[in-house]
Amino acid sequence: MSLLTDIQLPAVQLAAVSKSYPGAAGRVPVLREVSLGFPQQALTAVMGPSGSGKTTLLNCAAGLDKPDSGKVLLGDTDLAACDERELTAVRRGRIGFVFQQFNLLPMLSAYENVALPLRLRGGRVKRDRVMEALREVGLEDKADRRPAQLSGGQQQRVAIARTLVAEPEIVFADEPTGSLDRRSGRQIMELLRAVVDRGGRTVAMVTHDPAAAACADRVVFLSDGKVVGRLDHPTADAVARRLSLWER
Ligand SMILES: Nc1ncnc2c1ncn2[C@@H]1O[C@H](COP(=O)(O)OP(=O)(O)OP(=O)(O)O)[C@@H](O)[C@H]1O
Repeated sequence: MSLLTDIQLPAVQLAAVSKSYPGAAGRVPVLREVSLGFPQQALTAVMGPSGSGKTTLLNCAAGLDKPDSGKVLLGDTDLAACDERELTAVRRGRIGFVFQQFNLLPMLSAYENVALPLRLRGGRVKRDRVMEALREVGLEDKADRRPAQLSGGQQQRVAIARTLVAEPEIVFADEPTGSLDRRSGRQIMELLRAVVDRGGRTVAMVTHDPAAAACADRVVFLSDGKVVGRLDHPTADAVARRLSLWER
């Protein structure tokens, strides 16, 4: 496990981030002045009850959604202040995103799916680089398969390779094990752990699963749009105990 200290620089830092959505009786606050850092070369899990704002938090941190106020610093770039063109460049070059439903293009092979971010950036796609990303997730022998010819766990591995190929500063994952059986889910968590420990990368993920959260270096608990707790070097039991406090 990577070493967490309070002085470790964050890959992404949120400062007083607020976000609301329109509701029947005016705007409904979803994030309330959230301040939080995702430390470099660490795996951070975000947990909390359904509707507490976890996905909204991840989307704001990844530049997929815009806060109403506050800052989202990726290095010294404030994503909250970027226009759409700048955000597109940041999302293509500096941030990776892994979704619960994998979001692979069904007509493309695993190789072509992984090559896509490099193609979108323009320039020549280096075959070695794509194969290296597939090797990192243990799928170099499945490069020619389409998503439908792969298991759910293998599809999620391809999705992770697709983020790694672009060498992002941080990988965000929203419920990466949420559509998988227990065994495949465990393998995906082992892979995300290796992405941090062997690859020296940074991962931030949302999960409902205490076993998945126990693979993280740090768990941040969200309730009603606010950070209400933090657990470093968590165990599944300690996470489940904390969650039960807020779900009573
Ligand atoms: N685009 C949107 N428009 C209106 N309301 C939204 C929108 N996105 C999210 N919300 C609302 O914001 C609140 C927080 O949603 P969010 O998806 O961030 O929660 P969550 O903690 O990830 O929930 P879950 O665990 O169920 O996925 C919910 O009440 C949701 O209905």
